[in-house]
Amino acid sequence: MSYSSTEPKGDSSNTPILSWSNLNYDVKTKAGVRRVLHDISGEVYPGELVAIMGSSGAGKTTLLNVLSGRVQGGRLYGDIKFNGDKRNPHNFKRMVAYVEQDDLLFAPLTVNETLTTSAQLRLPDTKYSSDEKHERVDAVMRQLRLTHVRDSPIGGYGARGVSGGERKRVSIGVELVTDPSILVLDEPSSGLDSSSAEMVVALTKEMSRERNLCTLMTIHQPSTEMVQMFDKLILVSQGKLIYMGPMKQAIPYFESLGFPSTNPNPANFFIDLTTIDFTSDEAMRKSEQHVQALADSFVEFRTNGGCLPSTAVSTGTSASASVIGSHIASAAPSFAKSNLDMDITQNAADLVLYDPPAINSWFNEFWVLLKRDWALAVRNTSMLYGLAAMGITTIIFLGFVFFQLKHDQASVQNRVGALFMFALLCSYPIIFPVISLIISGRSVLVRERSAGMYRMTAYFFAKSLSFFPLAIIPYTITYIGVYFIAHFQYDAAKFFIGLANTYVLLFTAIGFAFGIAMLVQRIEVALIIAPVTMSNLILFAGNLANSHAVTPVLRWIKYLCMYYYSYAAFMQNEFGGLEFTCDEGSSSCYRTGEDVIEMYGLNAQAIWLCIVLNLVLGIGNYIIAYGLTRWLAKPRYLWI
Ligand SMILES: Nc1ncnc2c1ncn2[C@@H]1O[C@H](COP(=O)(O)OP(=O)(O)OP(=O)(O)O)[C@@H](O)[C@H]1O
Repeated sequence: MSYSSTEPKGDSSNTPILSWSNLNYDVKTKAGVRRVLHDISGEVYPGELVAIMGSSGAGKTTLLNVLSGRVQGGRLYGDIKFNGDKRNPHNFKRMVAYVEQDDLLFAPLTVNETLTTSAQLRLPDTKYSSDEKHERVDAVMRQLRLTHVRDSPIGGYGARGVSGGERKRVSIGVELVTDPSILVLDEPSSGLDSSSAEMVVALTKEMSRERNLCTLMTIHQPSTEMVQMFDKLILVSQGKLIYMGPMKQAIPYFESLGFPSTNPNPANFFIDLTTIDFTSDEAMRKSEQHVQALADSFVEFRTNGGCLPSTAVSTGTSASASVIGSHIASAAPSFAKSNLDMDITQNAADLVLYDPPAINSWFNEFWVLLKRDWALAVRNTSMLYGLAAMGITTIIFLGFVFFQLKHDQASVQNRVGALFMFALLCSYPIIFPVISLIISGRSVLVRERSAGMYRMTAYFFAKSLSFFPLAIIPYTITYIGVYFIAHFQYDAAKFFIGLANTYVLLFTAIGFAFGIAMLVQRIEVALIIAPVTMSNLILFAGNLANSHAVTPVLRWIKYLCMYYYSYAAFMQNEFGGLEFTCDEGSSSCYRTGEDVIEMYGLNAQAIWLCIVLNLVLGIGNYIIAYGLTRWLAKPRYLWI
């Protein structure tokens, strides 16, 4: 396979696409405030492929995140310009494509579906017809050599799918279906074998050239071949800038400082030169001094307009020094002394809640997301089998344990038990899969929100709606099976009221699941919180504890309990109008269904009111879940 390797179309005499000066970034740690970036300045141009290198903990990812507007806490100072002007969050975010280290994609979707969804959401309908969007996806697939796997699922998390390198290229493609000016990749080679990693770098270089796109990436231990692909190197250590300039000139620069390369792989040489030695206090002190000296040398070097600092030159020749100097000085014209002396406190970052203007109509976003969510739900075959198993076992056990209920006193207890169990089974088997589906898609939601791909209301309505067919189909079948096998009252009105009550309970339960998933965010914690909350709510349903007899301090909880309303409605519906036989000489006997309802304290609200109040409770659950989604899954970035 061959890749193009032309020179960048951009020219260093043009305005840099991105320039930054005096970036300082502080974070709070237990030991106090820690500075993780120190006075970093630099710039990049269209068409350039830039590597950010350094040892582990050097500050590569932090620098990348600061440049792309993605740090979420701490204090950030300095100045960043996009196309020579102050960045505006709205247009900058749309022009920067950020590919995260982890491939945050949906495993069941195919490569084509993943890219098409991105194109449909991110390309404006006013400018692109549906066919043009598909053509664009095809072009991206061709450029990223993905055409042969277009119909393969993404896979991952134990599911079979495309290879790691292909998955990484899909992550890049998701961002490139639009026309960004800057492509940012965090460790794109991590977890890939060397040839896949090389292909990713080669293809990003090719795209940078073709689209005049500036690509910045952090990279760990690239091979010698990969190092040679980069146009520019930004080398950091301990949050300080050690070198920024043409990759080809990095080795001569260090040689002229007195550090000849002893390693055949330049990347290893750069890392060895700048790694902090933690083996002893003395070794650490010395290596920190060494890194500080290198950082000082580079500051002096660029302040002098690219002349090597007198103190640092030990083995370099003046000829090589002047050559390097001219390259770096021309690549960094804004490294002026006045910039370095700027009062950094003048330019501190604001925390910006980023809500970009919408690209397409609400309905378009909703429809694309609904189709995707529906595909995700129906391809989750283990969940579908689980719900089918729930239906079959419920029909068998509830139907036949309470088989053909009669009108004796024993049938009272059986009806009470059957209805209570059915109310519980309408929630447990649907709440847990919904929680797991929402939490597993949360990282994709945050990624897509960071890119401003859609409105939150469109996401929320589509996601919520996608669960209903999954719940309604198996529960309708289960309800019919149990109803006729157990022989609840054969009355059309009662049958449909019970079915409506079931649907409302499912609606409320799904809203509850959505809220828990967004509040807790971690599956293992949600699987503790949800059953504990549900079990405690069940105490107020009116079956285990008499509804009138609950201690007054806690009695109000029943009004927030979906089980209370649905159970009261089921009980009134089934027992209303029934008459029971009493055994001869029995002292306690229910003669009518109304006696049973009164005994359980479930007659406070009429059936219709129970169903309406449960619906209102469900709407409340969705409103809370929506608020939590907006608030807790919202990326807030420090912005300068
Ligand atoms: N929010 C934060 N709170 C505390 N420390 C932080 C924070 N952000 C970054 N750091 C620290 O800053 C240093 C640089 O982190 P960063 O993730 O940028 O390093 P890196 O070069 O990308 O490392 P690696 O290659 O191991 O991912 C690390 O020591 C890290 O612990």
